[in-house]
Amino acid sequence: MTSLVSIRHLSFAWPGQAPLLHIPNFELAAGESVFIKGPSGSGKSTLLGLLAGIQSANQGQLRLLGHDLTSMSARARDQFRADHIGYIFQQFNLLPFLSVLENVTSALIFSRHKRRRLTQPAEAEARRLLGELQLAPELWLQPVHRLSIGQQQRVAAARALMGRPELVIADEPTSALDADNRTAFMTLLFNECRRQHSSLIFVSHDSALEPLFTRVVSLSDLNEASLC
Ligand SMILES: Nc1ncnc2c1ncn2[C@@H]1O[C@H](COP(=O)(O)OP(=O)(O)OP(=O)(O)O)[C@@H](O)[C@H]1O
Repeated sequence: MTSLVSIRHLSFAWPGQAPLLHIPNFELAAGESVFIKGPSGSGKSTLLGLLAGIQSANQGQLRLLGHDLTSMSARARDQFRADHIGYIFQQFNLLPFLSVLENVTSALIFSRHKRRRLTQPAEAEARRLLGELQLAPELWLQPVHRLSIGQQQRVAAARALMGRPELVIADEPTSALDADNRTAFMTLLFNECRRQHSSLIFVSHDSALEPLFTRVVSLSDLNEASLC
């Protein structure tokens, strides 16, 4: 199976802070769905940021889909992320005054690669994903700041899935949903990832979700920074 993530002796510290992550060795295969858990502040979001190339490691090697992110410039990492990753941020990072549809199609602006992977016009694909994620059609032309947090979470998921990225990264995407909506959201996210052949890396404190994933990883088992 193709390697999705390959990490060797990866170290990271935020400027002026003690080492946060030192991961000697970590491998994920393409097609896996991975649940990453760990205490608050242990570095889960930071690890996702490194995997997406938002931050860069201080030392070591991080290969994603066969590309070495640690040897890329910040600009090359931004392009790589735009082309190959769909990211559901903890705070969504939606554009508040743009409509729901504009936010979802914005995933394509910086990526010819994602535009080419569409099998129908961008707006039709955005409508399909929003429908799959059960967001009411009367909301689709509304500016996102008028939506509830749970509705915004689904917009963020639809944006992340646009253009069939090889990897979807989700940082606590169900934290604002009630139990019924959470189950529906997870079912739809898994169905879409399967349909699109997207691997999924998912951070959450909600241990009830663990059985859905092909692999559960505890960050403290990977990370030797606290031992340094
Ligand atoms: N942009 C940043 N600049 C400086 N320090 C940061 C930044 N982001 C996170 N940190 C620090 O890195 C540490 C790990 O934070 P991170 O958000 O990665 O943890 P987490 O495990 O995802 O936490 P949570 O479960 O609460 O979301 C914290 O001490 C935090 O203060």
